[in-house]
Amino acid sequence: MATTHELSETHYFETNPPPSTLPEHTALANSFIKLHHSASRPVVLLTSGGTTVPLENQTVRFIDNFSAGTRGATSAEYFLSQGYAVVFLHRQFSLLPFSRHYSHSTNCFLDFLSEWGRIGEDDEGGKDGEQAATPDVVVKARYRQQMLSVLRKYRKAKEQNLLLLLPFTTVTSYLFTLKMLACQMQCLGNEALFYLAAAVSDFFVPPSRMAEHKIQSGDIPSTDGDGSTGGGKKLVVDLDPVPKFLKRLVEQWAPRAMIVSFKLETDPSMLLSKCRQSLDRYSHHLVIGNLLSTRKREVVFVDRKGLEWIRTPELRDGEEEVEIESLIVPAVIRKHQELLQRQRSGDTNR
Ligand SMILES: CC(C)(COP(=O)(O)O)[C@@H](O)C(=O)NCCC(=O)N[C@@H](CSSC[C@H](N)C(=O)O)C(=O)O
Repeated sequence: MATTHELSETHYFETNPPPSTLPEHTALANSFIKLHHSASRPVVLLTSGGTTVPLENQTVRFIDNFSAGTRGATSAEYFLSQGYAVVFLHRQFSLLPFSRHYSHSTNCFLDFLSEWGRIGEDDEGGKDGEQAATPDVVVKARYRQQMLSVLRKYRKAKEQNLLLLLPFTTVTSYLFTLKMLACQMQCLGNEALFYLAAAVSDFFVPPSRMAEHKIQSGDIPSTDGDGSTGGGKKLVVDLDPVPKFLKRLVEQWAPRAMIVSFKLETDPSMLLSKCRQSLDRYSHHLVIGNLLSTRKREVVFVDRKGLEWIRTPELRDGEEEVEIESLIVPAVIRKHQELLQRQRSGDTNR
């Protein structure tokens, strides 16, 4: 007998249309996962960015979840550097591994380039004694080492097909694709790792209540629900809860994988209890808690053994900022390797 939760979860997938990208993404994921399974390479499904909740079918307005994609894009680079293949399920147009270093808003790419004319005009120019036949574009000398390092890692990931980029936009496209990927990854058994950093909507507008066209500001339905059009400028949005998919992920979609979820809070007094509540509710392996205001400096690991804070070191003058993901990812990988070791020695506990 299906529980209410399963009905709502099953009902959700039956009543919401799958994304048009699903067939293509399924084929891409299938060959990517087969490639790395045959190479006995661990694969991490890394989700990143915020999901949207459209208010109209022909979407003009939507509710978005906060996430720039920094956590996901940065973590992906560190998983790649540790030998994992990465399925990067990300919000379309959010930050991506490698290119995140030169995004439109920070480190504008063009600031790193100079136009090389005659020698001596620009100390960033080419070799001494040469003169450009025509002005050329060169990377300014002071940026070359850093960019070269990023370029080499980017090229290695591409040439060895270690990074699969799959975009989503809405919460529905995210959930359909997550479910597909989890089922595809079952062949990997416990070599699969789920690192759920995406900011997933908790509420959505069911198709039965979704407007087809742009909601007009003049004819917002009146709040007394009699269907007449009110003259007011209010917009009353009636949302349903998104099914708690994590339980289905743990119990059915990916029963042998290691599953790590992130918990985002803004109130420090709630963080630890919410992390423990999530762990108790879903019985997965690890919850990484973080506060919106300090997410780049500290996170807390909460698992069955207890809790452990991970913090970036205090900066001294002139020191480079430490990316907290350079501490998070190795710690998650250590836990994944410990779990694999335990399972190889016959311990079936999560
Ligand atoms: C989004 C950030 C804070 C990263 O920020 P950027 O670097 O700017 O991208 C990430 O670290 C994070 O907490 N991600 C998880 C946020 C989230 O929505 N977590 C859910 C749990 S997973 S969503 C699953 C669903 N709600 C359920 O309970 O089944 C929550 O807190 O509730």
